[in-house]
Amino acid sequence: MPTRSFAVITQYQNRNISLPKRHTKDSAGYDLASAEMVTLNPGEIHLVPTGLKVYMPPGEVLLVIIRSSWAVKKRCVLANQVGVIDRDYVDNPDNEGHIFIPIENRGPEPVIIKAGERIAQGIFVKFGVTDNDISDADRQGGFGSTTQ
Ligand SMILES: O=c1ccn([C@H]2C[C@H](O)[C@@H](COP(=O)(O)OP(=O)(O)OP(=O)(O)O)O2)c(=O)[nH]1
Ligand SMILES: [Mg+2]
Repeated sequence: MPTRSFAVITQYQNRNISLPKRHTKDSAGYDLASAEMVTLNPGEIHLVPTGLKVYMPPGEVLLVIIRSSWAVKKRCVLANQVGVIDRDYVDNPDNEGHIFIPIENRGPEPVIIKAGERIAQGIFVKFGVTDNDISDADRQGGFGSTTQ
């Protein structure tokens, strides 16, 4: 398994998906683009597909945050404020670990997201666990998959 890397999911091979990049040498965020064209009407939330999955070492999480330009110029926010991409999401049997960006149009005008347009950024962050933590279940999917 790769240590820390993005990959294109099977369903989006041959769709010209670029792997996320940091755009300057000290940028924290790997810019995440939409894999498809999406029209977002005012007030609408859309789960934007990226066509990507991500591998991480144990103890890391990828946090997904809106690009400021999209917040300020397009009045778009993430419906969950910050997306949490768990390490065990990758290659899950439900959707292979496809990363979605739940974007919401908070402005008065429709917003068009073009395929390949960078709307959010992913930041790798280390996290801690409590003493005697015994969580050992495997993840089956995302967006409520662990809800009983
Ligand atoms: O913006 C997001 C947020 C989450 N996810 C995927 C990756 C993450 O590992 C999984 C679960 O996310 P989270 O734990 O935030 O949601 P949940 O409602 O607790 O679902 P689950 O029960 O599947 O953990 O969904 C995304 O693709 N984009
Ligand atoms: Mg969860």
